[in-house]
Amino acid sequence: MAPHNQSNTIDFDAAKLQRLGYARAAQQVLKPVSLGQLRQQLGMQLQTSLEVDRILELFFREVQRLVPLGALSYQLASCDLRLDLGERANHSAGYRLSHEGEYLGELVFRRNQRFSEDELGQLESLLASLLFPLRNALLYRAALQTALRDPLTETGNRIAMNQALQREIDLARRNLQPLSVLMLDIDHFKRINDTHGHITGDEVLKAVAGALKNSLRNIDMVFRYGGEEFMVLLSNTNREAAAMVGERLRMAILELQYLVENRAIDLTISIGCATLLPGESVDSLQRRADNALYVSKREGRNRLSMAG
Ligand SMILES: Nc1nc2c(ncn2[C@@H]2O[C@H](COP(=O)(O)OP(=O)(O)OP(=O)(O)O)[C@@H](O)[C@H]2O)c(=O)[nH]1
Repeated sequence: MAPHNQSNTIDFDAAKLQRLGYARAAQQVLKPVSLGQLRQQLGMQLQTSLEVDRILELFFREVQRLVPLGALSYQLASCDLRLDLGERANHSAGYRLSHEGEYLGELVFRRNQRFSEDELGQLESLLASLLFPLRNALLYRAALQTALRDPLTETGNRIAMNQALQREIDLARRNLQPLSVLMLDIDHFKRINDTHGHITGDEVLKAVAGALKNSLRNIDMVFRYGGEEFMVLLSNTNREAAAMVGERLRMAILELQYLVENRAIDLTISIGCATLLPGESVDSLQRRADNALYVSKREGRNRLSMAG
């Protein structure tokens, strides 16, 4: 059966449904008690969380008390957000959500039976309850990201690093998995600043961070914890694998062709690698990686050293 797809725009600015042709149907089928009650309940329930995932899960679950659904998907590409709940199905009704000109994402309901006009009206009415909770959650997410990200290199900042380290150590212990960290420092970075200026220095930092991210798995985390110092957190990675990753990163920076006035700048990094020991604290793990980094610097730079 060919999928039946409907795509619509819900503009919450008007505080009412904009989906022409269905707005009236929505009013006609309004079952004041059940739809009204559900809207009221949703209004309260959706305010109980500031997590986009949680809000959409609640919405998906509660909406089905009135309209059976197979799946709900939500996407906001600009925030790298994508959530798929339920199973894929043949029929879909999609909505582009916006408020005061602000795009809030694309939401698609799916199931194997066609949606009736009445049901679409009900869904649209219920979508209105999602507006403010979703918008607040997106704002909260953006605020959190700002607080935890280094704006220059788009990597995690020191606060994010400390939180992630503690979380990953706890997880590694619980799941009996290895965990390794790499401390990286750009060699002779002061020279780059002094020779080419601070702005070029900033661009080099961005290029190095980009090259590091491109050489890692999605789940590996990169943090900028100092001026030209980065930390890479490698979950479920033992000492040997971490050494291989470190070497790969070192080579990636060595091969990075960063041009200033058509001439490539020599770029290298020194690395210290440490793997979590049983019962070890965050501070101790960091200290051992830092000491290993110091060894790399002392022994001539552009190298990787393993913590003892
Ligand atoms: N452009 C730029 N420079 C920065 C930033 N943060 C720190 N720096 C510079 O990074 C340089 C770090 O210099 P040093 O600590 O002496 O280290 P280095 O020159 O890299 O030498 P080694 O680490 O020993 O190889 C200093 O000149 C800082 O001013 C930044 O955000 N942007």
